[in-house]
Order: sequence, then structure tokens, then C-alpha cells
Amino acid sequence: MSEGSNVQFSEREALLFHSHGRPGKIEIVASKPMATQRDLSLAYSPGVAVPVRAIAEDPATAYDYTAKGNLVAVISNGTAILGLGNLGALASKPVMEGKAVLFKRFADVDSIDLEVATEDVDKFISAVELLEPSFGGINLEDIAAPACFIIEQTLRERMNIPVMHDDQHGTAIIAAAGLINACHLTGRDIRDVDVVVNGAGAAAIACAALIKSMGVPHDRVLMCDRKGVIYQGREEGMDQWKSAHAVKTDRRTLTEAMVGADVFLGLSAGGALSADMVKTMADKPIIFAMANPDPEITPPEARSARPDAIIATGRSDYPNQVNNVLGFPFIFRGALDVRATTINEEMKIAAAQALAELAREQVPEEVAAAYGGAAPRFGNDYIIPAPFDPRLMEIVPVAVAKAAMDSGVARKPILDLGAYRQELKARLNPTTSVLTLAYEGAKAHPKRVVFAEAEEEVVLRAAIQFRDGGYGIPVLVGRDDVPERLRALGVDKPEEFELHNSRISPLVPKMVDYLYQRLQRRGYLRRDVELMVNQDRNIFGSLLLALGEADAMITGVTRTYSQTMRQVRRVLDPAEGRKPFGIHVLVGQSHTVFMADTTITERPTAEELADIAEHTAAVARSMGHEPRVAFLSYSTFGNPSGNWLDPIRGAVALLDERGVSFEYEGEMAPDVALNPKLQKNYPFMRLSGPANVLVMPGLQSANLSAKLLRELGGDSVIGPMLVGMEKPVQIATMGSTASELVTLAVLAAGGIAR
Ligand SMILES: NC(=O)C1=CN([C@@H]2O[C@H](COP(=O)(O)OP(=O)(O)OC[C@H]3O[C@@H](n4cnc5c(N)ncnc54)[C@H](OP(=O)(O)O)[C@@H]3O)[C@@H](O)[C@H]2O)C=CC1
Ligand SMILES: CC(=O)C(=O)O
Ligand SMILES: [Mg+2]
Repeated sequence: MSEGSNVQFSEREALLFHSHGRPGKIEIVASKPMATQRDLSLAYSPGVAVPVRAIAEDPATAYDYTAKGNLVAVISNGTAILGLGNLGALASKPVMEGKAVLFKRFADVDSIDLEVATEDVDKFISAVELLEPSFGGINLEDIAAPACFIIEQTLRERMNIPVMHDDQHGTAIIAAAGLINACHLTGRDIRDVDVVVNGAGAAAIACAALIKSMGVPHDRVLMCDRKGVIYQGREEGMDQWKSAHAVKTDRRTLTEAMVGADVFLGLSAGGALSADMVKTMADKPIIFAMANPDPEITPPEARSARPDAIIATGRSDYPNQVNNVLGFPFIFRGALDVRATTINEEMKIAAAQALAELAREQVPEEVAAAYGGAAPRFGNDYIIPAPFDPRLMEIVPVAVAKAAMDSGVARKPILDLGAYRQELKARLNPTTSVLTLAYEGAKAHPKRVVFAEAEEEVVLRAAIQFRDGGYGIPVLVGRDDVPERLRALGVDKPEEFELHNSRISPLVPKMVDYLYQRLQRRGYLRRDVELMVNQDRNIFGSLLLALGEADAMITGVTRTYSQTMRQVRRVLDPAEGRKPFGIHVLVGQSHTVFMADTTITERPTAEELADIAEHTAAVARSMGHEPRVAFLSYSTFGNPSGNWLDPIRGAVALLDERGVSFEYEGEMAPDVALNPKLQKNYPFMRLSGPANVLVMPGLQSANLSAKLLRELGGDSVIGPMLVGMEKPVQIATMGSTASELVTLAVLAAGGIAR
């Protein structure tokens, strides 16, 4: 892919990503139970008639009884899909689905894509305006200029919900925030800069308008389109929106326009700017090459032409991503939460300022991983926060909601903005952010991870994803046909993968010495050890770790968990003072539950249960959750009584003695642990809410529950994560998918699962 980019993928992988499993990127999930006849009677006829009548009487109650208030439509006709041009409504669907999932991922806004197959402005407007009852907001997307201006303006006038053409205003807000900071860094006054805007479409016109409203003088902005500079008197290829930005100048081409320019804002097409043009810019030039997917100039090219430049693109794989993804989820979040009738200038400026200010604040350690490990400092390579920065969700919606209230467009004002900020934080499941951060952290400190079963296709696919994602260096253990298999999976240069064949590896003698030393008094002859090293990939892989040839290992898809564990344990020991065990993490949209020990200890003693509780609580904490530990049983506080309760009670007593810093309680049945209503029956209980760490009484129930939940439950399941080993080893389950293996590999490499 692109030079200097830190994310690599093949076209085949992009297609596979979209076609794998359920085609596309979205699905609809019911938010109410639909199990019984009674549920159906309430959800649909006859029960549904009650909210119908209530809404008919008072339309505002639609926000109480339907999903309207959190639902945004992403609507396009495909006339300007990214910078790819007019490829039609249907072809725009992947982008619109993508935007819908970003709404959900970043701001918990439910969103659906609607592709409208018309280039007729009036038809498009009618189609959209009739949808007002369905949605809390409308995000117009990838509609070409000049039609987009008429469409947006008319819909804003006619609709009583927020309508925003994101390519115009979302982009302008982010570009403005970046420009404020770039001017700050280069000691410029925004009222004293010469700007070239390349492109005169939706995004470019809106950006030019916003920066002018912020103080850039009109006659110091030279706008160019395909025909060159838009000058006063030009007739060819003009419209009223371009004319508004025409200036008196004798420059005619982009090359001429660029001479001495302080700022370049590219919202045109890939490759439109040359290194020679960049060379003629003013000192410390500011270059925002925002065309997608390919920027007007790549950062390496721009950098080599002008080492003193501040460079931004629209892409996530270079520093300084100036992309509307930083805005639209949070702008709509704020607008929806106060039921704003519109998104006005005040709200846009508030968002731009909040973004600009956030970049100048120190990045706290806990979000450093979102920036690749080291907390970045405000500077040339960090002028704007990254979309993964979890602080965006706490800050931007608050700024937008406040501006909506102050400017009188909020129908449901928020009285306590501090409490609102906390609610926003709680909307995002911290596990999702921690995983994102773990992935980003892995990229910052790439580790060598052994994929011990490289003969398996699923393992090879995981290794390819691991490498191409930039998460680390896969070290493959397999036979000589692995390169051929890699090639079949679309890898052009399989020789770039490090492969160890245990039959011919030069490391074998050293490995045999090491292992024989370890096992000679445990009943093994040297030739037994030689056989093991040659034939057993888990032993060979573990030896790579033991000898320092790699940092972590992932295995488990070809043998049962216990067989694999036995092989690994021949080579590797538990961490000092630890007994390894397994944690399954169940992740729902708004909850995460850690369940342990699901893999190792058949009948844990009181001491073992207490240790499992402590270490699982630590993992929960490291993933952003304040632990509430429940020791599970078939019995709740002695009812029914039985012979199996002693170890559990002993564990609770041990934690009392140890004076641990988290909530714990037991014994109790799972429903009591998880259901706050049932917890009320036990007023003495020491948990302040539903448990999020479940310590299982024994391997039977633990392993059964984990497997049942994986197969039948609605949550996604991470794990089992193996903790307590001296070296990071993860043993996946036999049915694992490639992406599950990648997650485990990343957790192992990143040290979360210890
Ligand atoms: N980073 C971000 O967040 C965003 C980036 N963009 C990017 O901005 C670009 C434009 O999008 P959008 O405004 O929606 O599309 P439009 O179709 O509305 O506008 C495209 C504009 O680009 C001009 N243009 C195309 N090629 C060139 C060229 N080689 N030199 C000069 N001008 C050129 C067109 O000129 P003419 O008028 O002569 O046809 C037109 O004015 C796309 O690449 C898009 O990906 C858009 C939104 C957000
Ligand atoms: C980012 C975006 O919206 C675009 O390139 O069109
Ligand atoms: Mg767009």
C-alpha cells in the first residue's frame, strides 16, 4: 500500500473483511426481550397500540417510546464517494455502512445507511424530508457539489431535526481545529496567512467559509478546481458557490497559487499536489492533504520536499489525521442528547475549539496507547487528537450540547453537565477501548510472537493479519510448505515471514541441551527430548521463548487445551509464586464480565480461589473495570446447604484477612451475582452492584459455562486468557477464528494477560 503508511493490507483482505461471515458491516439487534408470547404482545400488536396513541397525542413522546432519539441516518446518492468520484448510490454503501459503524463505535449513536438512487435534487430532497419521523438526525454524505449545497440548505429549512452534510461541516470543523493549532505552533496569526484551497466542492467550499469566518481574510484564500485558480471574472466551470470565493489575482494555476503560500488545504483528489509545488511554499508550511483514500501528496513526499512542514492527511495511518470521523459521532451525540432542532454555527465552532484545545492538553498515560505507546506532546506530529482518544467522547459532546443550549436550539436542556460527562464515559464499554489501546500499544512496541501451529490455515491467516496490522513480528513454526501456503493466501513475498522448521532448525542442538537439562531427572532420556523438540511444535515454540528467540507465543488450535498446556509446561514454568489459570472475558455493548478459572484447576482450594479472585480483579482493573467479585456456587449464602461450600467460604475469609482493595462476596448463585433486583433480598451483601468478576467453584462448572456462553450466548468472548506464566503464552481453543487468535496474540504481546 502507500509509502510511509503504518497499516498494510491487500485488496483481497479488504474484500474478505467485508464478505466474511455476515456480509457487510452492520446488523440490527433487538433491545427488548422477544422470547415469549407476552413479549411479542407488548412489542407488537396489541401492546404496541398504546405508545402509538401516546405519540399521536404528543409527538415528543416518540423520543421516549421509540429509538428515534438515538438514531441517525447516513444518507448518500454516491455522487462524490470519498475522492473516488460519482460511482453511484449502490457503490457508496460500504462507505455509508462504515460511517454508521463509526457512529456506534465512537459515540454509541445508532445509525443506519440509506442510499438514494437519484441525482435529481428535488427527488432527493423529497425522499429525505419524508423520513423525518424515523430519525433523530440526518448525516448527509458524499453528495457532490453544487447539488449538496441546495440539498442541505433546503433540508435544514424544512426539517425539525439536525441535518448536517458531514463532508462540508464535519470536515471544516476538523480542518479548522487543525489549522488553529498549526498556526499556533508556527507562530502565525490566523488573520495573516495565505491559504491555497485545492478543490472547490462540498468540503473545500465549507472549509474556506469556516476559516474565513474565523478571521482568514477573503482575498488571501486562493481556491483552485480542476481548471485552476478561481479568479474574479472567470466564467468557465463556475457556479454561485465558487464565485463567492473568487478573488482578484493574476495567478491562474495551482503551481502559481502555491508560491509563497503558508497553508495548503487539499480537498480535491489523490496526487494533485507535487513536491515541486510544495518547495515554493513559505517557511514552515502547513500542508493538509485531506483527499481520501489517497492524499494530494503523501507525507513522505511532502516531508522530503519540505522538512520544516506540518503535514496532515485524512488517513488514520499517518500522523495528524484531519478527518471528519473526529467530529460527526461526537457532534451528533451532543445534538441528540439535548434534542437540538439543528446543528448551528455555534455548535460547530464549539466542537472545533474543543478539539483544538484537547490536542494542547497533556495526554494522560492511560490513553497513551491510543497514540502508539508514548504519550504524544502537542507539536508538529500531533496537532489534533486521534479518533481513538477516549477523551473525545467526554469533551466534544459536552461542548456541542452546551453551545446548543446557549444558542437556544436545545429542546431538552441538560442541567448537570458534570453528570452528563460521566454518562458519556459510561456509554462506551471500557473493554472496547482497552482492546483498541492494546492493539495500538502492540503497534508501538512490536514484539516477536510465535505462531506455533503454522500448518493450519487459520493460524496463517492470523499471522498475516498480525503482521499486516503492524502489531508485531510473527515467528512461524511449521514445515517447508508454509511459504507456498502463504502465497495461496495472497502473500506476495512469503520469504519475508520468519519460519522455523523444527526438523532442520539450527537452534535444535541448543534447544535439546536446554530441555534435557530441565527434564533429565524427570524421567526423560536425551533421545526422548530430541524427539520432542523435532516433532512437537508446542515444545519447539516454547523453547523459542525460553531461549529468548521470541517474546510471546500463541497456540492451541490443533490439540485440546490440557494437552497443549502439558506440552508448554515441559518447557516453561509459572511466574514466581503463581499458579496459572484461565479467564474468559464476556463483552457486551455495555457490560464486561470476567470469569475464572475456566481452564486449569479442577477443584480449587480456598487459597487458590482467593488467588484467582485477586489476579482476575487485577486483570479487570487493567481493562478499565472496577472489580466486583462474586464467588459463585449453586448455593446463595447457605441456601441450599451442602458439602461443597467450604473452599468458597474459606476464600472469602482469606480475602478478609488479606484486606484487598476491591469488593467481593460469596457464596452466591449466578443470578444473584448478576441481577441487582435479586441482590436486594440480601441487604447485608457487600457488593455495590452486579458482579463483573465471577470466580467459579471448580473446573467442571467453569469450563462448561464458558463454552456454553461462547456457543449460545449473545456476547462476544475473549479468551480463555492464560495468566500466571513466566513468559506470555496464550492457548486458544480449537475452534478459534483468525481474529480471535490475533486478539490473543496482541494481549499476550502487550502484557495485559499476565
Ligand atoms: N479528510 C476528510 O475528512 C474529508 C476529505 N474529503 C475529500 O475531499 C475530496 C473532495 O470531496 P467532496 O468535496 O465531497 O467532493 P466534490 O465532488 O463535492 O468536490 C470535488 C472537488 O474537487 C475538485 N477536484 C477534483 N480533482 C481535482 C484536481 N486534480 N485538482 C483540483 N481540483 C480537483 C473538483 O473540481 P471541479 O469543481 O473542477 O470538478 C471539485 O471542486 C475527496 O477526496 C474527499 O475524499 C471530503 C470530505 C472529508
Ligand atoms: C472522510 C470523508 O467523509 C470523505 O473522504 O468523503
Ligand atoms: Mg465523505
